[in-house]
Amino acid sequence: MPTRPTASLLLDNPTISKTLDDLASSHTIERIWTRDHTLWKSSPTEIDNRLGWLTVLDHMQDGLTELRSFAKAAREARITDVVLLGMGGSSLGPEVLRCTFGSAKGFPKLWVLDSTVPGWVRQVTKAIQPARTLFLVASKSGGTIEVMSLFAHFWELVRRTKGNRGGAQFVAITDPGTGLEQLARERGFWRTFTNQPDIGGRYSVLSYFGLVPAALLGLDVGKLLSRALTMRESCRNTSSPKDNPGAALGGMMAAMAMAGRDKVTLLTSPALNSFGLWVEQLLAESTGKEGTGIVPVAGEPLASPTAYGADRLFVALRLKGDRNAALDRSIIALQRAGHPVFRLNLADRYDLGGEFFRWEFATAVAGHALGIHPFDQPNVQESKDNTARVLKDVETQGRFPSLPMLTPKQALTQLLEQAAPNRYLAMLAYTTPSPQLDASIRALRKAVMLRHHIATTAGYGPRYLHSTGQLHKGGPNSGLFLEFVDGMKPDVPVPEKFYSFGTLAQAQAVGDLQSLQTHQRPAVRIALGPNPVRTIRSLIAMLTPAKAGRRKPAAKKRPLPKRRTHR
Ligand SMILES: O=P(O)(O)OC[C@H]1O[C@](O)(CO)[C@@H](O)[C@@H]1O
Repeated sequence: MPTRPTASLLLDNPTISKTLDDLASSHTIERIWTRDHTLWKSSPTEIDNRLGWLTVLDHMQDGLTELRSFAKAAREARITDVVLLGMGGSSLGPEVLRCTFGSAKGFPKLWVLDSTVPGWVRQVTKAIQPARTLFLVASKSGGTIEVMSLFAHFWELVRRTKGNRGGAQFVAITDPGTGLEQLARERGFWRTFTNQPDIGGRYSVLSYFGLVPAALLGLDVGKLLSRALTMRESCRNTSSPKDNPGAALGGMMAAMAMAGRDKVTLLTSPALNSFGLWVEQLLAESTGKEGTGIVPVAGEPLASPTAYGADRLFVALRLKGDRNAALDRSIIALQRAGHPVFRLNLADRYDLGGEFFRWEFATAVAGHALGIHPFDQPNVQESKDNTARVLKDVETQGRFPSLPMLTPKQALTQLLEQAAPNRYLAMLAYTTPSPQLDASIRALRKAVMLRHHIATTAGYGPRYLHSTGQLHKGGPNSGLFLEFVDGMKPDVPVPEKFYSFGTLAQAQAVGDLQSLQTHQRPAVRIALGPNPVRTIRSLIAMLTPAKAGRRKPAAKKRPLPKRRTHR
């Protein structure tokens, strides 16, 4: 069943109606489909070679048999695990598919590794059986430092493993003519999926970058594509932007952002929680530039309406049949309190295929309405250059640049003194995820929301550098940045490089901090110490009013029904 937007009164709001009318009079929808680059900028640079996502579905449909037989061959080769090495657009779509669907019975387990933090690299390395693992090296440019470092590590691991099949255990997904394509040839990779080159990373989930991992997970790729095709057809509707699901969402997000509600806050059914990871990159990297942009807020714990400021637009993705009680309660409470909530209903998980296309189209529309170029990422390079400079310093001087040493509490206090309406706090964690750490970060977000009424975001580094990093530096100057960095011990070497994974991750953290500070963005760094969870809990305690001395509430006669938390 196709995904349909819920008819929403929100679209009749005068601010949004006005933007939708403007979109109609500038023929935005028609001009996207005729690939008119002047819709965004007068120069076609990085626009006319970035619109392949409009047609890639057709090519992928033609390639369905090939994808299915590849997945079948992987099963026949008794592959138990697939490790995807990629960043940003090459990893976040697959991560959403992995989290949403998991592996079908009899299909390999998928690991998405998009980190240089040694603890994370070690975790995946230990979890797999190297001789029975397939490595997907995914990179559009074919030269991203994280991906190539991870490749070097796993190549060496396989080489040292008894019974390995060498290059036959590696598969590349890349653009034609890249260094990775050549490497795959030289090292005898099992195969290379050469992607259509006119698709930017964050628009590539419905190309080989998303669909090869989807096939390996055992998803019904044909079904995923058919939902996307249905949505694409709906996004061709030129009668009125209101009746075009992509244009309606894009126009609404842009109109609200221009009216001060620039924090697009995703509320999702539990099974769709990870979708926010992909939306974050799409919205942030596409719109966060020239001092403007939409700030995606994903994975924030649900809170009472008073915790939210007047800078929010809520978009709720509701999956039929999921555990929706908490989500539904929140939607009602937010609407009653006068917050704008736009609802999207998914009939089943395969409707995600449609959502991918809807949000891509919406982002292109929002880019036009905001007057920016949605297909470039002008500020991402800065952090990469800073990282390279820090690495060079480490190589020549043997040490990192010295940074102010504040205690965690001092750093957070200094940062939150600048909390004000319309600001957001971004937590950037260079560490290894764990359920406990995720829970403590969520709790810290909630404490900040309740105490300061500002939006909060959280991302793991270096993953976020290829996602929200562009917006942090190029978007509105409303972020407060809290970097958490772990000790990176024990470290893992990067074969044939002077730097280790730990050095690279540190250099990325330092490099991004410097970029943020160059852009006059308030940014502090906290050493997580030997017990990251405890460090974060100490920050939560600092923000939470002490309970000591309070009288115990009288015992209730009947226990309240258990509430499920959202994320
Ligand atoms: O697929 P690649 O070329 O390795 O790039 C990974 C990511 O890095 C960026 O180019 C910049 O962060 C993203 O747009 C992209 O998705």
